[in-house]
Amino acid sequence: MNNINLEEFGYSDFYKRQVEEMNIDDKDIVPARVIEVHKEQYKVISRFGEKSAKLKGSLFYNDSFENEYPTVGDFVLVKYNPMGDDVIYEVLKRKSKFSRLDSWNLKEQIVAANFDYVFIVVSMNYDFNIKRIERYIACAWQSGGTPVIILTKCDLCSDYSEMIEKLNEIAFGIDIFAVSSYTGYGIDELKKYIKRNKTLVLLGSSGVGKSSLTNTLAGKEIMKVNDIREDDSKGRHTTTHRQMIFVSDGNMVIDTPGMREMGLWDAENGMDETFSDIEELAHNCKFSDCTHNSEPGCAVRKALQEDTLSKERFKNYLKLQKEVKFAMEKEKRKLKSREFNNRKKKMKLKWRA
Ligand SMILES: Nc1nc2c(ncn2[C@@H]2O[C@H](COP(=O)(O)OP(=O)(O)OP(=O)(O)O)[C@@H](O)[C@H]2O)c(=O)[nH]1
Ligand SMILES: [Zn+2]
Repeated sequence: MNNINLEEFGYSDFYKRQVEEMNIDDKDIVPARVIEVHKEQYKVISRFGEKSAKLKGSLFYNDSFENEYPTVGDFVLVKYNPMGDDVIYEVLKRKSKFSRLDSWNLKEQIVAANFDYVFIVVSMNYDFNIKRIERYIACAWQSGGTPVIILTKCDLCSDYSEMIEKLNEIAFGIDIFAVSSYTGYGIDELKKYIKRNKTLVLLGSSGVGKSSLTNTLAGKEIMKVNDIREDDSKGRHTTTHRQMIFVSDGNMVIDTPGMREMGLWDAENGMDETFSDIEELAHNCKFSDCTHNSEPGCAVRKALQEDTLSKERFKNYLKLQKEVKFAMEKEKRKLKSREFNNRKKKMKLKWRA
C-alpha cells in the first residue's frame, strides 16, 4: 500500500494545524495514525502505507512518553524508515478519548482516541437499563465524541415504543435507532455514520451485539460473533485482541480490550442501582458475604419465599452479576499480567542503568 491519503483516515485540520505549528523541516517526519498497539510495537498508517513503528528513544521504556503513550486512534508524527520500523516522535493532541484508571499504578490509561461517534449499544431483550444508558451518555459526551444510541436485537421485541419513550426523556438531541443485525432492520439509517474518514467506538456490555453490528455494517464478517442461546442471554467473553477495524473505505471502528472493559466496569458500578431492591434486602442477610444460596438467615431467599421479590428479577440479578464478575476477572487477570511484564522490564532497565 502506498500513496495513502491520510485525510481519508480522519487526518483533519485539527491535526494539520498542530503539525504546521511545529515547523518541522525533516521531510521524512510525517503524520500517521496508530491502528494497532502491541507491547512495544505499533502499527501505523501514513502516506507510505501501513508500517510497523516503535517509540523514539529506548526500545523498552521511555520516560518522555510516560503520560502520553500512543493509543489506538492516535495521530502521531513518525520518522519514516524505508528499511525498517518507523519511529514515533510525538503524539498529537487528541480531539476525543476514552480512558480508564490503570489498576496497577493508578495512572490514566487511554484506551481509544480521536473517534467521532460513540455508539452506545444496548440490547432490547434484557440489557435495557436507563440508569446505565444515562451513564454511557455522560461518558460519551465527556469523551469528546458524539453519542448515538443503538437498540439492538429488535427482532426479539415486538413493541419497543416504551423503551424509545424512556430514552427520549434522557437522551436530548441524541439520535436513537432500533436495529436488528439479523434481519437488517434499521441498518440503512446507520449508514450516515459509516462515512469515509469517520471513526466510531462501540460502548456496551458483553453480548449486546457489538460484533454482529460491526459485521452487518461492514457487510462481511470481520469480527467473531459468539453464539449464545437467547433463552439465557449470556454473553461470551472470548473477544480477541482487535484494534482498528476498517468497516468500509476509510470508515473505522476502534475495538480494543480496554474499550470493551469500559462497558463492564460500568456494568459493575451499575449493579447497585439497577438492583437496588435486592442489594437492600441483602443488607439484612445474616452474613455480609451471603450468596443467597443456602446460608441461614438469608433475607433475599425469605423475600423470594414470601413472593415480595420476583423470581424472574432475582434470576436477572444473578445473570448480570455472573456476567460482570466473569468478564471483570478475566480482564483483570490480563491487565495484571501485562502490567507485571511492564514492571519487570522497567526494573531490568533500571538495573542496567
Ligand atoms: N436475535 C438477535 N440476536 C443477535 C443480534 N445481534 C447479535 N445477536 C446475538 O447476540 C449474541 C452476541 O452478539 P455479539 O455480536 O458477539 O455481541 P458483543 O456485544 O460483540 O459481545 P462481546 O464480544 O462479548 O462484547 C450472539 O449470539 C449474536 O448472534 C440481533 O440483531 N438479533
Ligand atoms: Zn442472602
